[in-house]
Amino acid sequence: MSSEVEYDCIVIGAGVQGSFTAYQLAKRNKKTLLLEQFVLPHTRGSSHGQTRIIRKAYEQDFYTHMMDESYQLWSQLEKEAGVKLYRQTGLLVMGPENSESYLLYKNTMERNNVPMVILSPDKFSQHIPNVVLAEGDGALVDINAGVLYADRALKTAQGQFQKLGGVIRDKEKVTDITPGPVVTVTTSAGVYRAKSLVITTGPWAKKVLANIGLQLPLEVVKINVCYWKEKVPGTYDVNKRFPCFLLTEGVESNSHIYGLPSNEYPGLVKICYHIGGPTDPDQRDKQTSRFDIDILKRYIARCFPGLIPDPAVVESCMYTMTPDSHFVLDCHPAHSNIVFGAGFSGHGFKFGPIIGKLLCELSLGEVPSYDLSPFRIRRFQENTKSAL
Ligand SMILES: Cc1cc2nc3c(=O)[nH]c(=O)nc-3n(C[C@H](O)[C@H](O)[C@H](O)COP(=O)(O)OP(=O)(O)OC[C@H]3O[C@@H](n4cnc5c(N)ncnc54)[C@H](O)[C@@H]3O)c2cc1C
Ligand SMILES: O=C(O)[C@@H]1CCCC=N1
Repeated sequence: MSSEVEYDCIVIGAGVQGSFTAYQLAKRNKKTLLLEQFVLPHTRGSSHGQTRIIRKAYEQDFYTHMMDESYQLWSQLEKEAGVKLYRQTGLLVMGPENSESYLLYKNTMERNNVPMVILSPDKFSQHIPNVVLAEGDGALVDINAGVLYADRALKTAQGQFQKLGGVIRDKEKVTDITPGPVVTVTTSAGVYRAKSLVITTGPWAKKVLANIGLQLPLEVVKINVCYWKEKVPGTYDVNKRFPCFLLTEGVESNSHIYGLPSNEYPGLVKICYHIGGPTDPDQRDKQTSRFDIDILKRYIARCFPGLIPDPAVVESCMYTMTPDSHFVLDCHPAHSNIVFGAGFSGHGFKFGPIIGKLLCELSLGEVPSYDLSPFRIRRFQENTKSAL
């Protein structure tokens, strides 16, 4: 089946980044088609699940700056759609007080006037009685951080896109892309044409981009999404104002761990390890490594006395990592009307609205609202083999 319609833009991949890009394009009155390989909603990529952390606490200024506008766009979407997508909980940042990583968080927040509280060990045990602060660790709270309702956010962005006249076609896997002034996209069910193309295929980005001559150093890992049972229900509950938390980089057994208060599954707290085992996105369930769960068990036994240190629920999700953990946002070097957002390295959800705006700007040939140099593919050039 061949389609007669020529779109202004086709977006491939209806995860958080593709859905927000499509929504931004439709807001700009661009005739837009959003293609998704699976029936929506699905749980096979990176954007599913009930919750994600939103925060301004970062090691780098550029993320903290982008989050200013991202918070505004989240709030705008809540108002437009009449739904609640964000709940303020605060984010507790813990790490060795004099370590490079902890100080980077603290200094970035201070420099950018991010509202925060520093907790001395005494204050810590007073305010967060059910967590043990490791010896020598500092603790601070990013006050406006919180939880985003992820599944609801995705549904809302897609719904608003459709209300603006956007077209979503799910269960249509893109099998071929022919670049040109008008790009031709072939799927399992049809052929479509557009003036520009945005590729936001998450864990499948490496494969899809290879088809248009780009070899990017992206690695897909499977994350075990673990939920831990409270010994006394309510101890770490969102309604009791328990915050999200993250451990900054440090020694293995006490870093790369993050968590969210008990919320989506009453009595269960989501605590995960930020490093996973490599996987092919089409073979995710064959990756059965549990090294992360052993690390988490030891940490929880040591620092969360109110939790049973054995996961009650384990779900699956995937990260697409870049070597420096920074995103990839760029145009194809030989075809400026093909743009892509990839490699969100396990921290891209909170930026959804701003990534959507940036990819929309790139696809329209506009100067992007932020300096994209940390995200351009030329940073990989020494290690990147391009067929171009
Ligand atoms: C366990 C976990 C916890 C996280 N926690 C946080 C957090 O607290 N805060 C935060 O900000 N971020 C967090 N993240 C990261 C965030 O969720 C991701 O960065 C984000 O979801 C990536 O979105 P995406 O749109 O790039 O990818 P995806 O959501 O995977 O979307 C890509 C889509 O493209 C589709 N697709 C692929 N190939 C094709 C094709 N050929 N044809 C058609 N469609 C195709 C896929 O099916 C998929 O739907 C977390 C991620 C995980 C896994
Ligand atoms: O992006 C986030 O905030 C979370 C927590 C830290 C590790 C990754 N995702």
